[in-house]
Amino acid sequence: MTNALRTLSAKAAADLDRELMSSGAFSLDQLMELAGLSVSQAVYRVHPPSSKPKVLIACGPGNNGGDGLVAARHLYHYKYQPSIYYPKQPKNELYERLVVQLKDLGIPFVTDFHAALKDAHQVVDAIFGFSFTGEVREPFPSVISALAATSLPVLSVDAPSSWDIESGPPSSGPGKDFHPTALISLTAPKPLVKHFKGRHFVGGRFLTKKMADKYGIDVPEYEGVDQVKELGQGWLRAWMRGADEEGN
Ligand SMILES: NC(=O)C1=CN([C@@H]2O[C@H](COP(=O)(O)OP(=O)(O)OC[C@H]3O[C@@H](n4cnc5c(N)ncnc54)[C@H](O)[C@@H]3O)[C@@H](O)[C@H]2O)[C@@H](O)CC1
Ligand SMILES: [K+]
Repeated sequence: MTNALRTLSAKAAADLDRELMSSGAFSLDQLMELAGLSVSQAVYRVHPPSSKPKVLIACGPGNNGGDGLVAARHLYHYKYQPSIYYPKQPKNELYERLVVQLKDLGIPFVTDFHAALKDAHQVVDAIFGFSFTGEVREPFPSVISALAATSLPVLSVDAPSSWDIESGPPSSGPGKDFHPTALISLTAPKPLVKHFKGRHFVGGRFLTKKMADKYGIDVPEYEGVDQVKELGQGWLRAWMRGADEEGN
C-alpha cells in the first residue's frame, strides 16, 4: 500500500470541519487541541528541544493561529522556550482563553517579529491555513518575506502561509519563494502538497473511517500513541502516480 494520502480541497476541508463539529459532535476546542498537539509532536520529531529550544510561533488571526497557540503550550511542557508573535488577536473567547493559558506559563508575546527571528532557533508558521485568500494584508507581508528569507527551519501548519491551497506558491508577492522545511497537514494533505518538497507529516487524529470515506480521503496509519504520521519521501511520487491514475 503506497502511503500516498488522497487530498482535501479548501472547500471540502471547511465542510469536513463543520461536519465534525455538528453531526460529529466535536467542539472546536477539541479539534484545535488535537490539531495543536499534533503540531507540537511534528516540531519535536524534526528538531527536539535539546537541539533547537527557542521556537518562535507566528500566529495568524484565524484557527490556524489557534493551532499555533495550542502547540506553543505543549512545546513549553516539552521544555522548549517558545515565544509568540500574534499581532491580530481577534475578540474571540477561545483564542482569549488560549492566550491566558500561555501567559500563565510566562511565555512571552513579542511585537517585533524580525527582532524575535534573530533570537530564535526555529519557527512555526501558524499564520494562514485553508482559508487564506487574495493578497497578503498587513502586518503579514514582511513576516512572510522574512519566513521566505530565513535560514532557520520553518514548520508550516496545514499550509505554507500565503500558498493557494490548490495551486501552491503564489506567482508573485511575499510567499512566492517561501518553501518551509517541514509541513504538517491537518486531517488530510491539501492539493498544494504536490509543490511541497520538505518533511511532511499528517496530524489531527480524530478522523473517522466513515467521514474519511465520505470525503474521499484516508485515515493515516498512526503508530502507537503517536498524534502524527510522517509521510515517507516516496509518498510524493506514489501520490503523483495515484493522482495521474485518478486523472486529477
Ligand atoms: N479539522 C481541521 O482541519 C482543523 C483545522 N483547524 C485549523 O483551521 C484552519 C482554518 O482556519 P480558518 O478558517 O479560521 O482560517 P485560517 O486560519 O486559514 O485564516 C483565515 C484568517 O486569516 C485572515 N486572512 C485570510 N486571507 C488573508 C489575507 N490575504 N491577508 C491577511 N489575512 C487574511 C482571515 O481574515 C481569517 O481571520 C486550518 O488551516 C487548520 O489549521 C483546526 O483549528 C481545527 C481542526
Ligand atoms: K500556516
